[in-house]
Amino acid sequence: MIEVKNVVKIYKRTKALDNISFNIHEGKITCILGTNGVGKSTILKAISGLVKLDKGEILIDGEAISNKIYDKLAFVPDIDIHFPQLNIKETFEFMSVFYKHWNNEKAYEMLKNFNITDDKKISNLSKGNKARIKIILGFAQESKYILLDEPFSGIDIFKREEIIKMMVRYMTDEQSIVITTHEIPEIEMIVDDVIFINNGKLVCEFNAEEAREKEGMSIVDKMREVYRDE
Ligand SMILES: Nc1ncnc2c1ncn2[C@@H]1O[C@H](COP(=O)(O)OP(=O)(O)OP(=O)(O)O)[C@@H](O)[C@H]1O
Repeated sequence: MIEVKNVVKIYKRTKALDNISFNIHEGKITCILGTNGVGKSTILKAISGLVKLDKGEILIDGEAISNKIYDKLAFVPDIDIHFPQLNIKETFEFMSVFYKHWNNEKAYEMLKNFNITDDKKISNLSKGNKARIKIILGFAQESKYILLDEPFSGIDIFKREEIIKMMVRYMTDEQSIVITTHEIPEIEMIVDDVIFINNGKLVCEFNAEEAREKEGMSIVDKMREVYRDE
């Protein structure tokens, strides 16, 4: 489990996270949602240990973030992946040196499923193919927690659906996926837990299936209801 406890993050004058607390459960797909600039990326960076907290703590399976637990986390940021001059084969080779649990077989299997060859240079890939490669880089690290920041940003509906299918296919029971996205209808059917944030604060958390069955509400319906009052 990931425990986010009373976390505050201030960038110069902006309070990006304002005393926020929630838990991410094992074996679940958790979606962190909110409008632009409410702190979604900052939360993922905080969980990955990439930003220093001003207050509060984050525990990964009961332990504070340290070099020891980095292997448990794979963070896929919303920016272009590194080393644009490398081709895919070289990128995978780099990853295998850098990440101790890197699964090259899985990386190539996913690449084959995406119908991409490993000789393509990263800088020459289309947005959709870059997004596909980023998903492979996240999943082939074999981390327990996979954090995906806006993985569908700027890509077409077909590639979004394909990536979602691939995520479900390659996620194991022991893994958890935490995802931020604005493409809610596409992920509606795969998400377990939903966390809404606004101005760095938690405004609502719920189970997507329960909301559907008990309240007859989709995630988008809930979002409209919650944010209308904010
Ligand atoms: N490095 C930074 N320096 C200063 N302010 C920052 C920095 N990173 C983020 N912020 C500010 O912190 C707030 C939260 O940003 P964050 O990127 O976490 O939001 P977000 O919900 O992911 O937004 P979006 O959906 O637009 O990607 C915003 O007001 C943003 O401008």
